Amino acid sequence: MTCQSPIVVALDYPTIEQATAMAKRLDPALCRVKVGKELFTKAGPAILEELHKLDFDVFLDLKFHDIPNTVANAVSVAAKEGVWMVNVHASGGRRMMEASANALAQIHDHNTLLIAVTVLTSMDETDLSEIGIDLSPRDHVMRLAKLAQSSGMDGVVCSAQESQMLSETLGKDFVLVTPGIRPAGADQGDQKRIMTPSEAMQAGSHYLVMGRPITQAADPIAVLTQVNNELGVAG
Ligand SMILES: O=c1ccn([C@@H]2O[C@H](COP(=O)(O)O)[C@@H](O)[C@H]2O)c(=O)[nH]1
Repeated sequence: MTCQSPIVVALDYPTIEQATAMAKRLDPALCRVKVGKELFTKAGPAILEELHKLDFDVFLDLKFHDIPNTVANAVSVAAKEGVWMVNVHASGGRRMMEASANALAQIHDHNTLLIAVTVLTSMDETDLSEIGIDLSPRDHVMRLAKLAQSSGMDGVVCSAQESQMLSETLGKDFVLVTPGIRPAGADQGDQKRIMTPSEAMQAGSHYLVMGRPITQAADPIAVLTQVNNELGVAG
């Protein structure tokens, strides 16, 4: 079954039981799911198996950033676990990304998307300046996204605020995965570069990552359904 929705629900939980309980309240026809550092650190690959058993496409969001050999091997292991999407940090550089893409290419019949993180959606210009990057988030995202594309990545993680610019410059097939999605009126939390689901899709995002607005809602499936309806996605 191919999920028609662009929504990827971030299962940011401290235990496999909590994450699985939330997944069971969702529906693989209505969303994909994301496993990040908190959950994977506790649960390990067992959570991938649980979510695959429930028929979900899984984005393994571990944002690998290390020497080329280490990252390439980690990406290869992730693909062999059957994840739908895996990511690395674009700031790890060309050789790291190329080694990862080459490692994936050697796996027969894999269909894992390899994505590079540009500038975290929790960061603004001040945060960049403090780590020695004197560029606006937009300019730094553009620079890293061009590097990611020419290094063989399928797409990038960015803010939806940069989606239109990236789609126009890098083409509509370059996959744009955008966290920092907030329905109108939702709590921004620690996110700095946000957009609503409809704005994000209009800007050219392919996938919308949503965590707390769904998982902390009293009725997560109702919020998910409402967003899908707004986007015109059939359930
Ligand atoms: O730039 C990035 C990269 C990854 N994330 C992850 O997405 C979710 C967002 O959760 P919310 O609760 O909707 O804020 C979370 O798992 C992050 O680790 C990101 O936010 N920004």
